[in-house]
Amino acid sequence: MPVLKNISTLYSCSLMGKQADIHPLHRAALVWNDSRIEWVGEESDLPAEYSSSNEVIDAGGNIVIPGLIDCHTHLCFGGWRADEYEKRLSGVSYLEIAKAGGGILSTVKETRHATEDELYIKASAMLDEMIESGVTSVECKSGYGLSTEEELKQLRVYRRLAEEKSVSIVSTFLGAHTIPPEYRDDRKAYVDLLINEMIPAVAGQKLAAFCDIFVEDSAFTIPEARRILENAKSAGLKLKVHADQLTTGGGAELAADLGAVSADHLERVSDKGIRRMQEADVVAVSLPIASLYTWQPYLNCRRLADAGVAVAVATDFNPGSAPCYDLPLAMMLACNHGRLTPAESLKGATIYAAKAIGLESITGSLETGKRADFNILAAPDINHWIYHFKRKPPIRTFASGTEIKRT
Ligand SMILES: N=CN[C@@H](CCC(=O)O)C(=O)O
Ligand SMILES: [Zn+2]
Repeated sequence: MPVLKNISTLYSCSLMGKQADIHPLHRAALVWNDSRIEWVGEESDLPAEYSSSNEVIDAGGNIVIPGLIDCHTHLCFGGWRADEYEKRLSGVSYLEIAKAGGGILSTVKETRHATEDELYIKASAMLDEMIESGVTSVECKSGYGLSTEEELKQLRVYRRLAEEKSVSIVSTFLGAHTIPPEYRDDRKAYVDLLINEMIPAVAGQKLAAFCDIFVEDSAFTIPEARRILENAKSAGLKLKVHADQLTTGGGAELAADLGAVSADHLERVSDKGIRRMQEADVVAVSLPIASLYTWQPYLNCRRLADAGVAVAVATDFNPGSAPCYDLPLAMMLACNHGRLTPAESLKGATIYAAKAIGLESITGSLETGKRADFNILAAPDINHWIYHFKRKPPIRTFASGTEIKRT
């Protein structure tokens, strides 16, 4: 049985306690059997049966954290949108570009043109780069197909990634990302298509665990979202909402009403929305890289954490508002702009991120019975790791007990 020794501090990050409680264990050891954690504690307490193991790994006096979890990405898409980046830099807003038929719709065009194999090759290469920064689980949304067959095509790419990669993939159906051009003059017909054809197909083929929706001026209204999400829930999908990103639209309240697992973005969430999320135990997913690229206000994570809402941190990787999959960068921005502490940000990218994608009983913390997903980091402590921000991939990364990366 492998035994990891000589860990200066292991942050176990259990779900217990507040956002700031990451449960550090000093001079720790970690034992795992196959893919599961068998024992974790102070090295001086290591039971004799493990200390005689002939598979001892030396952590070199470094720190150990759970595998990072990117709980909000739009990983599979055709093309890029660097031209829009330039337009936004010259003063045209994200919403103006979207209303003029660019934005999400320009990626829809490119994604429809791409073959499933082309999409797979591109997404697979980007996923490999995400793994470089210590990520061991990734949530992946569709939403650039916007027809039954094109949405299924994206979700099949994720199924193939789940089968072929060493990290976990959780898929989310986001057919309700925006109204496709062919339904511009008949929104109701697209909502009907989502309900009568797309959701049953996705749920029937078990291609997604979650259904998400973009509630926004340029996308779906609250009544449309309620209808779509209620149907998705009846079909057995768990729920997520892109809420209150560009305008205060009641998305957080809707997420709470419907028992959604998470509400994401929330830059313009109301006090009532925060209260309702706390009461309904909805995870808030903070996406500061989207604010960095769109010059929208950052989510004040502090406000939510102080109100007792679990705040997860993710990249929102997509070709428009967040063309960057650097989760440690998102963690640093959640501190510098969202006012989380480094410990809180770590909890946001581990166990709370796991909770945001329904994996909290499987991964996200280093506890007996959990999957052995972890990183060895060269830093004196987690505070220093986030504060001294630089490209610093983990020394070693393990997913399900197997080493997947070593620098
Ligand atoms: N807000 C909606 N969806 C994405 C943006 C997608 C895109 O611009 O292509 C987001 O989470 O930011
Ligand atoms: Zn998103």
